[in-house]
Amino acid sequence: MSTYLTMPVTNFKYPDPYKYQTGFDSHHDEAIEGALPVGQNSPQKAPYGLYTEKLSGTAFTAPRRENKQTWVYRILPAAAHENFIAEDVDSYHTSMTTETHKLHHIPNQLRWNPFDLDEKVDWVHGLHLIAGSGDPTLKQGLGILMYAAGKDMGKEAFYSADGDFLIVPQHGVLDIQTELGRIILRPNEICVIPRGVRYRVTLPDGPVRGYICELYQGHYELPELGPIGSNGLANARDFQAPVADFDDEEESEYKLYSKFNNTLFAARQNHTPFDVVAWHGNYYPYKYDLGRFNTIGSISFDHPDPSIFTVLTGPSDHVGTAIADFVIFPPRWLVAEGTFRPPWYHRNTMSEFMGLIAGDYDAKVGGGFQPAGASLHNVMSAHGPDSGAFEGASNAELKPAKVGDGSMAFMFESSLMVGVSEWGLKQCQKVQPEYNQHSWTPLKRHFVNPNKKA
Ligand SMILES: O=C(O)Cc1cc(O)ccc1O
Ligand SMILES: [Fe+2]
Repeated sequence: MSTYLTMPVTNFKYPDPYKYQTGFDSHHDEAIEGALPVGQNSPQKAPYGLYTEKLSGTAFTAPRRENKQTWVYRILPAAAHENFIAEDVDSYHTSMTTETHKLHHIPNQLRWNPFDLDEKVDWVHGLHLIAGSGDPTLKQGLGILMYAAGKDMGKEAFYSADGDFLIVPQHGVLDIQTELGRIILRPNEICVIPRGVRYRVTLPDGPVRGYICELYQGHYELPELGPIGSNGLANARDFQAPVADFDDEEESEYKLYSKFNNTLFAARQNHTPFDVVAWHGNYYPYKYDLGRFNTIGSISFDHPDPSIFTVLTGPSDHVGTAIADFVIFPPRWLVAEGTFRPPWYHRNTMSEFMGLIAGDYDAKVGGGFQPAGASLHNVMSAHGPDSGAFEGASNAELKPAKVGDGSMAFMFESSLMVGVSEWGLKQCQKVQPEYNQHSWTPLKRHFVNPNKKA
């Protein structure tokens, strides 16, 4: 049985008024007194005249270890809505409709200036696909989106049929009313909203901006800990799931949005989607305070692989090779001796999309990687510390040093080659044309050839 978690680690300015239950991949029971059927899921008549409905997040026959479902007991079934109609793309002025075959696959290192806030739109209309790989219709791959919004959603709800949204806020507070309860989400917290879960986003503290990694296949899991042992990195007990919360409204006009194969559809319904009085299961939205991450690092020498910073992983069918790893670079002590402490120069079979929530990233001192910006080092695209970071770290006195105080960089790392959308490459107008020249062209030769006569 889970307990309420009261004390956040990060010192958030905006308070969280909601209650949560804790645990990762737990089986939660959530209801007002007497609303959950006892000893069975589907009684002839559910308590209090509720409808019984099942939300399946995996195939019925998925192995027990992977199986995800939630039973909900609600005032009216989710099916009670009018037909969906595709939204006019012009009025829906995001590029979420960019099809995957229109993605640009380019080997250049890419970096984006900070993305703008956009006060004119709400959550649904403030989503922009920036990069991705695969195809939601085949349930393969991932999509990386930026969001920027300044308006509350009205009497509206949204769900994605395409995948699980991992939301990484960079600016502003999201108040997320989901079918399964309410979540407050602030920068330095992350939230996962599984495929199909309906929700409505309001903005209690002004405009918002952030990043999303949508997993078209499978679900996010905690990484294996291997020799680290039974605790460390993100601990299961620090994940927070909502408690049941419902609106009891007689008649209510709602608009329901569906992101379906990266196209936006809308349908009307004459009742609130937020009418779940009780639920039980292990398929639910959850959030996590990145300040609770128990960071592991080298206490002897050499720079370890950043996989030690994995918060969540979206696995492929091949063990240890992710469709999307969510990796963070939290404030931490560096104590390694005789070591070039920042990341090594690198070419990777995985693609690396990075973002910055706040502060600085130790591999880039030239000022070009800024909060609300991003970078992409695609499959085998060479990258590493910029020239300033190299010079600094090669000559630094190696006393214990705290890096990243007040900062939080992160990476969506994928085994797939990631394509960049039209919006990401052109429309957003944030690509830095001289990223490479600024970062690595200034690197100097230091080679002293021992065989060369003076
Ligand atoms: O490219 C990056 O900055 C991400 C990264 C960080 C690190 O510590 C080691 C390898 C790596 O790719
Ligand atoms: Fe890298």
